Amino acid sequence: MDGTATDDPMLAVKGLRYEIADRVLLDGVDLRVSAGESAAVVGPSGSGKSTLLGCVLGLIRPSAGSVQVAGSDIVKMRQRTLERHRSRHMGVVFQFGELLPELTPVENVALAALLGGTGSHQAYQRAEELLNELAVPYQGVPTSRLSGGERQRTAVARALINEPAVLLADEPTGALDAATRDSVADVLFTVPERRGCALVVVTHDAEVADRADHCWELKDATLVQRVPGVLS
Ligand SMILES: Nc1ncnc2c1ncn2[C@@H]1O[C@H](COP(=O)(O)OP(=O)(O)OP(=O)(O)O)[C@@H](O)[C@H]1O
Repeated sequence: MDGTATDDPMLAVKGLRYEIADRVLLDGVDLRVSAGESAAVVGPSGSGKSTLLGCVLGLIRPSAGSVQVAGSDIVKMRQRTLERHRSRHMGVVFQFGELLPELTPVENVALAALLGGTGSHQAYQRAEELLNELAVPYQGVPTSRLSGGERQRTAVARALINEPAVLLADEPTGALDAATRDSVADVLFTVPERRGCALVVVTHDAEVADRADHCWELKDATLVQRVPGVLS
């Protein structure tokens, strides 16, 4: 892929509704992110940002609406099909990396490829290439010995190894200091252009949100487009 933004909606969320405990968290949420494009989702704590990501990942089933990922609606999928679609087309980075601390970075990254059905030699080779590209040193030591920024770059490598159409990140820089946050954000926001995927970042950090092509605020259960630089 040449990484240029196109009109292909790698991710197309339409009319999403989700309620829990008598509270409507998502009500008619629409979100389209094309190949090569990034979107940030901001909003107050408890507004439903992680719930929205959970719906996009197919971990939470909405009560209405559709979530098209790489052309297929995951809401209608049976569990096994959904799991296969998720591992083939989606990558995810969480706030604390969620890596296996006793495994090396190479093993953590290769594992995602092995679970996706890639052969061992190719999985390890690809893991090393990605980690080199994302400047993760010490690839042969337990991941627990890496710095916070190195761990998050390892988490990005793991999310990318199966060449996802959609990369999701939930507070990927929330546990990092400002300098490390910037280096992880540098890596993250070059991904759509380089790899032609769609990136969605949920964040509380205005500086991170402002780097996205489009920024949305989750407010009163809907997404409202936000002007850059005015995060309240
Ligand atoms: N199983 C549940 N039962 C009741 N309420 C729930 C349940 N799961 C989530 N909630 C509520 O839904 C709301 C939205 O949660 P969510 O984690 O999506 O918000 P968020 O915007 O990601 O918050 P934060 O920025 O703090 O991570 C919260 O008020 C949460 O307490």
